[in-house]
Amino acid sequence: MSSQVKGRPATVKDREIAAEQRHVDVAYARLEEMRAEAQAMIREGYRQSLAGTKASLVDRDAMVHQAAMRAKALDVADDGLVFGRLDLAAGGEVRYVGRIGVRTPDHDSLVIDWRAPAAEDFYRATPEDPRGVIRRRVLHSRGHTVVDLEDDLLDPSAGEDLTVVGDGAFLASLARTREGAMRDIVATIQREQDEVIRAPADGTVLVRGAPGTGKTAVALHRVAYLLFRHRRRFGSRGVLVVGPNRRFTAYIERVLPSLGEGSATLRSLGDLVDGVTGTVHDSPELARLKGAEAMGRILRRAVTDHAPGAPDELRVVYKGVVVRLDRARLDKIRNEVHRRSRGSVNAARGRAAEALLDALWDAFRALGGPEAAATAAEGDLSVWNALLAADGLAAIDEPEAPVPAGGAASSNGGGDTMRTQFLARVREQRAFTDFLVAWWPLRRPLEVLRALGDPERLRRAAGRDLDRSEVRLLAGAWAGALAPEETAGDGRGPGPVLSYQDIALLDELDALLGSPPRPSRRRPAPAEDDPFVVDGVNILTGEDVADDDWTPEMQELTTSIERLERSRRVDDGVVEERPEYAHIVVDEAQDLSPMQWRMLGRRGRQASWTVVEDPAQSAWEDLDAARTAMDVALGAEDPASSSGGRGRSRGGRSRARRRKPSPRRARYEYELTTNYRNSTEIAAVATRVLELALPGAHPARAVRESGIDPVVRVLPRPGHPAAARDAVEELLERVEGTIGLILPTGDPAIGDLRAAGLPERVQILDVLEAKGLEFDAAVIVAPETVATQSPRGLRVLYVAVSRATQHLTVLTADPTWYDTLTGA
Ligand SMILES: Nc1ncnc2c1ncn2[C@@H]1O[C@H](COP(=O)(O)OP(=O)(O)OP(=O)(O)O)[C@@H](O)[C@H]1O
Repeated sequence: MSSQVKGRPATVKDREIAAEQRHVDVAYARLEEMRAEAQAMIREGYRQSLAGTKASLVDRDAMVHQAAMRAKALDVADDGLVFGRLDLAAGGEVRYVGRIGVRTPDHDSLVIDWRAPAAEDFYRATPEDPRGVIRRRVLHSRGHTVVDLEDDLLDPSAGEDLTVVGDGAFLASLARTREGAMRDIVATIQREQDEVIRAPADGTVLVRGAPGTGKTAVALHRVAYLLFRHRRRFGSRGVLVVGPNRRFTAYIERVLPSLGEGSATLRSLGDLVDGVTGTVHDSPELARLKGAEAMGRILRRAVTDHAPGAPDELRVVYKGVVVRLDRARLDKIRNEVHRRSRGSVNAARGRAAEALLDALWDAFRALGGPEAAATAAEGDLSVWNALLAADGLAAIDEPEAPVPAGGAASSNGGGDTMRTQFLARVREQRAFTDFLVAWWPLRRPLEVLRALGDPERLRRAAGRDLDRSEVRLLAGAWAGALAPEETAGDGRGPGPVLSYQDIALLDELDALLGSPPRPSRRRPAPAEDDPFVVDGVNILTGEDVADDDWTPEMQELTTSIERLERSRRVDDGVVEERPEYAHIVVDEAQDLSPMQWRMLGRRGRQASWTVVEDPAQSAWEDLDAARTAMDVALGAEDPASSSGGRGRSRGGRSRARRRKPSPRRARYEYELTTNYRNSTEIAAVATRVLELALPGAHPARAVRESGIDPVVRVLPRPGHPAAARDAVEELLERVEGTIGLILPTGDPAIGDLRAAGLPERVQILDVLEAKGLEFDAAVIVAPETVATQSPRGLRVLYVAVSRATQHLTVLTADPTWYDTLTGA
């Protein structure tokens, strides 16, 4: 190395950097070789396929897949391959830590993967507990070039020979400009964070922490860790990461790929159900109603209620005898079928048909049917048929059906035979099959929810679970938002407006309704003699048994969403099951309603979980009910008894239930305590709001002083769009990165400001959309409105004021808020 760096004498640090650069160069050279090897393997896989045997194709697929994955991981590691070095006391051992493991051809380690056990000390060693580490060094690189170093001397007594350099680059890195998307923190994970990332893979890991403590970052790094350490288990059944909304999932979507993990599924709460998307927030009152556990009971009643448009009477004619079932009898039959059927509502249609037939036979007999039939058979059938035709019923007095084998020799002197004939005839009648289709329609979730827009129907389903005003509010919301889509010329319409809470309800309905009885994979030939085939559809199974180009006369499914559902379920002949995952990460879990927990629970019946939350940021009113639903979703047999590992007991256990929880149900709880996002100046404002929102709550410790004081501006009157714009313009001059302009929910200025042509790095948000996001600068408009617009308004405001890393401007028309926020 030259003793000069760009014309100045080389410093100790320069020399250290140059030494590290030599090791990094060796690692990169080896990385190049490994890439070449992976590419060669891909080529070899394709070459083998030319051999053409079946076995070689399978081998090729496996080989190409492996090699392609490897090549991808190697590409990801290209940027910042090596970021750490440990100097250990034992034998002067040196370990380099990086994005992936790199070994020489002789298997000597050049770089240890950050997720490997041997890298743990890099994150865990502290001066109090050095774990055999003398010096920890963080390497900062740009591309392949090391540009800076930062050392921690953890064991000064053993480190006399080691050079120590550094100037707080970690803290400086926290002040970096935000470019809009979250980045990985792999080089600077802190000890308390590492404990969460490497927590046991079974059971539930519950992480709490104030805004900015790295909960989201940690949860994502944990996914990368789990996929690395338990690839077979989590890779095959998959990992689901759930965040509050699409803006948030877009914000975090680059972190896992940057860690070389593209296989996890990332979804917002509005995107968990195939074919529908929730995009709007309900008012707090509506969200409370839709999200409450009681909604599970209400929906169950709704799917078992008399279907909309279902006929009130069933009439069939057999041998001139008119047999009727009235509404009261029909309701009884329906309730009985629901009571007895374990499976889903749609699948029970077959049982409903049999119950109707039994009831018709009973009614026929009660009418003295068998004798009357005998008389009628001798009468003038043409008169009967004229009457039937006038009633819209088909003439049915056709020649007798052949008696099934053994039927004639029945022990009750022909009663069974008569019954068999009766059932066979009635089953065939159009009047019966049409009735069945209308009375027990195969229903779709959206259609059921839409029907609850009828207050009378909702009232019936609600029982005592909702009062009158609640019924009015809910029915009004669904009647307005879920009105049948206006279909444009192409048959597509704008679709219903669904809220985040609606999605959980649709999933609940999907579980209740279930698929129609599973159709066979191969379509049977059109079954003309099948009495349950009407217009090319088997009305019991919903299976299309006609030609491909057949179109139904009566279409139950009217929206594109429902058509999509139908195609998923029926037309393909394959019933796609709801996906289940091996691990589920729930971010911002404090905001999940009981119904949303039920939705997640259905996706993780065998899963282990990482749940990340800050109760102080919760907009949800009834946290206890949400906790209970969470415990059920996480698979706790008895919510009160699940604890484990270093987890705390959750109290209230009865003696009989005190038993060792299974590993799947063990719970490990962690608290993160350092705020890496906010400057100390901004954190002070957030703490003042926290004191109002949740007196006595502990704020996290902010670590970075910026010297930039937050600005609180009192406006002469509530009109604010111009003032908001001015504040943003000022900040555009001062910061290079992202700016969040955060307004009260439903503020009419949101639309105007979005149309105002502000640069892309300015995001204009409703306060509920700001959850989990981060900006270099934030402008909060009308805290007085945010604080009062919902029962948990102060907590929502706490979320808003804790978004910025550098600059915070608050605009208020209420001078008392100036005092509150500035502590004046
Ligand atoms: N160890 C770390 N090194 C560097 N940056 C970090 C570290 N931990 C967290 N950060 C950064 O701090 C910021 C806040 O992290 P994150 O969004 O994960 O916090 P959070 O606890 O989820 O916040 P919120 O509760 O507001 O959603 C992010 O920019 C993240 O990259």
